[in-house]
Amino acid sequence: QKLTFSLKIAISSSLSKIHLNVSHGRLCASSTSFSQRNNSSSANLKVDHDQTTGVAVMHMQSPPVNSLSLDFLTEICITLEKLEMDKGCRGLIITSSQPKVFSAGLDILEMYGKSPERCGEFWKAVQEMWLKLYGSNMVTIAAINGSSPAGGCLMSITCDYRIMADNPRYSIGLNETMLGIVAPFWFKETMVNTVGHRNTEISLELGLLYKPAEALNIGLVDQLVPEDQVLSAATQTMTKWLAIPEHARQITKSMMRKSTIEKLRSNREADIQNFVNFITKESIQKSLRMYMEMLKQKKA
Ligand SMILES: CC/C=C\C/C=C\CCCC/C=C/C(=O)SCCNC(=O)CCNC(=O)[C@H](O)C(C)(C)COP(=O)(O)OP(=O)(O)OC[C@H]1O[C@@H](n2cnc3c(N)ncnc32)[C@H](O)[C@@H]1OP(=O)(O)O
Repeated sequence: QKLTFSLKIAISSSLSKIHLNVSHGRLCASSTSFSQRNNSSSANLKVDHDQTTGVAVMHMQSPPVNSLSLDFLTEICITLEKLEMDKGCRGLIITSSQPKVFSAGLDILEMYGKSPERCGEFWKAVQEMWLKLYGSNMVTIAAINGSSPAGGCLMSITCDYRIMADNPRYSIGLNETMLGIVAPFWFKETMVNTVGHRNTEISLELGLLYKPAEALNIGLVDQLVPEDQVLSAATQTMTKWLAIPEHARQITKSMMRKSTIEKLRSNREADIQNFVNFITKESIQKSLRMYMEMLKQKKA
């Protein structure tokens, strides 16, 4: 049965509108814009799309810490799909509107005390976000204006380039082992592809979170700038990347990432089963509970 629905997105200019049509599971965007800037918002995301430069800035605004819940992941995936389909969008900058935090990573509450079915649905959304970002044809830049542990770090390293605020209060890394959980193979491979095998081995086994200067030193981020310049530096870098012949850049990106992406694509169901079996174990649930208590105590 043909599935067709239309979603109208309010845009700042009353003259502009975008229609998203989902037909046979594919999402297509058609734009009748008379303005050069499209601003769209959903519950926890604000997207500023400058049609002149072809660059969209996606601001995560899911209080308090942009943790990636099923709902938030779904919102992110819909937005990424829409931007990917929009020929007028060639570059994406991801940043945070929350103070001091880029993203706290996966929402721990989605992994604690939930049914296996719900855990499976959640993990599928995590996979989907990674597949969309790591396989994007757009130039993607993470403007990391706060801490970025675990899933927040994953999101950053799916991007083509990372610019972080030079603030020693912030940290970034795949710290899963500190929660008593294990980063799956595609988190690990994204990290290896970014900082190499040895750095990843040390980093994952010890669950390390790096201060900005340390992250720069191992190549986990590409550039540090003063906090108030993160977005402008990302915009400048984007201009350079967009000046490269597009087709050649896209093919090169695909060549570098294809084998990692294929490995997950062809094992999605098994990976979901692994996750569900692992996360619903009593011992793992206990580790997550203790970690959440530790987070609360840190506050008190
Ligand atoms: C064999 C293997 C097979 C299969 C795979 C199996 C395994 C699973 C792999 C799973 C991969 C997991 C990836 C993840 O991303 S796990 C999440 C890891 N995240 C963290 O460790 C970050 C924890 N948070 C913090 O460190 C701090 O909150 C942060 C981000 C530095 C901000 O600090 P601060 O500004 O001081 O804010 P608070 O700490 O006071 O936090 C405010 C509020 O938010 C709650 N919170 C924080 N982080 C999370 C989170 N990730 N999920 C849910 N909730 C979070 C925190 O508890 C506070 O809540 P409160 O109610 O007290 O206000």
